[in-house]
Amino acid sequence: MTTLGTPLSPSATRVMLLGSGELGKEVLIALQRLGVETIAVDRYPNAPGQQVAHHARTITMSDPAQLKALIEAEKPMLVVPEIEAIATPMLEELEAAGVVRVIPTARAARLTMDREGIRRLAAETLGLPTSPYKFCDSLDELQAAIDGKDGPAIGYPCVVKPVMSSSGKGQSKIDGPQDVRKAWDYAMAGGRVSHGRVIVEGFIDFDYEITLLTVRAKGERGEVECTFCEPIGHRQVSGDYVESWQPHPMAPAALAKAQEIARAVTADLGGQGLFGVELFVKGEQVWFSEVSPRPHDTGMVTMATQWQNEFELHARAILGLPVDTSLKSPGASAVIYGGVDAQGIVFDGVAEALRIAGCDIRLFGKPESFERRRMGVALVHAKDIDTARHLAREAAAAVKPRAAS
Ligand SMILES: Nc1ncnc2c1ncn2[C@@H]1O[C@H](COP(=O)(O)OP(=O)(O)OP(=O)(O)O)[C@@H](O)[C@H]1O
Ligand SMILES: NCC(=O)N[C@@H]1O[C@H](COP(=O)([O-])[O-])[C@@H](O)[C@H]1O
Ligand SMILES: [Mg+2]
Repeated sequence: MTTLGTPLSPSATRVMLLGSGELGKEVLIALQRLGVETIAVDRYPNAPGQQVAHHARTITMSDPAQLKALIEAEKPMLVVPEIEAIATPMLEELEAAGVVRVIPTARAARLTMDREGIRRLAAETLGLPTSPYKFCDSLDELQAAIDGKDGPAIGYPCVVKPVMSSSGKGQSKIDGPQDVRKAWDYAMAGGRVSHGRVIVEGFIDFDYEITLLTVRAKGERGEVECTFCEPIGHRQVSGDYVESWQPHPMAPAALAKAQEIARAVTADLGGQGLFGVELFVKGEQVWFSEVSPRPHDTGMVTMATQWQNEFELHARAILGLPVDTSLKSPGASAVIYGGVDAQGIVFDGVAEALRIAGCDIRLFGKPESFERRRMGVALVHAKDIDTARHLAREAAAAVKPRAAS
């Protein structure tokens, strides 16, 4: 039985988010609605989630000593990782010592924080289909992996990514020998945590890609059950999501394989919570790409499409509450980028966007804008995904960020 307390009182149920960007902000709002006392942690002050939480803390989350000191001082009941730049071995230590429970588990947080952990688990331990891959620590090793000097060749085209990165940071496609050095240099400059290691993956020529939101939550008899949301289709540019829609139509055989893969990987990671399982699909073939053991950026569309969005599902699942993953309406999301490098920017055109039928807007409140930083998202529900995608793109384009004068 889950008992929830009163925030800011001795009975409070205290939850700490490690990372408080746009995704954490919505998890925090969902937790606030259940009367949970929240602590929002991030690497910079006034991060989106810090603006809606009871408490805001700013530390370097990749520094084990700082992380330990904060968790020991705050004593949260749950620690919820939100970003790929956390000293997860320290979380494992604290969990093993019984200091705190990590969502979904400290091991899952560690394995998914680093592309090597999750890829080896999926491909080598669980035997799931993935792109061919190799890990490299130098430009020479990268070239050797592509050429097959030491095992099967990855070949061209291929994709290079820092082992610790997300949202496409440091990621690039290599089409031929002329791109190899550039891709290596870009990866070295682009990871979330500096780390001289990359993964090189063979390029999968998929028909489409999906995120399968998978929830592990307690059922009526107290055992953890696995439930799926409708597949989310998305389009990525330079490794970063620009639009998503739900439900993405799939051949029944492909959907069954996708669910089987998602069930296997989330069962191994264990614990309770929502996972974003990323899959590539070609005909009836399905490849596992990666998994976030937390809400997924492409899943922001669920704020327009589901009775319980992915953030509410995560909040409920981690607290041991029941979940409902059913769809309310087809819909789509489209990203609003900063467009400018400036602090404290302003947004014109919000009214125009909101005049579009079925449209809603989220502005994340990030204190600083960069040209390609995600600053907001347009959400649309409509009678079908084509209409929703069209209107979401229109709404996102109507919102015009600019430097404050
Ligand atoms: N091996 C591959 N073959 C084809 N496309 C790929 C491959 N790897 C990545 N991509 C493309 O790049 C996108 C981003 O890759 P990936 O999810 O690994 O990066 P990421 O930085 O973890 O992004 P995010 O944090 O947004 O999930 C994928 O969604 C896909 O569109
Ligand atoms: N694909 C992962 C993802 O979307 N993560 C989301 O982006 C934030 C960082 O944004 P920032 O880089 O603009 O600070 C993270 O805190 C998380 O909410
Ligand atoms: Mg991804």
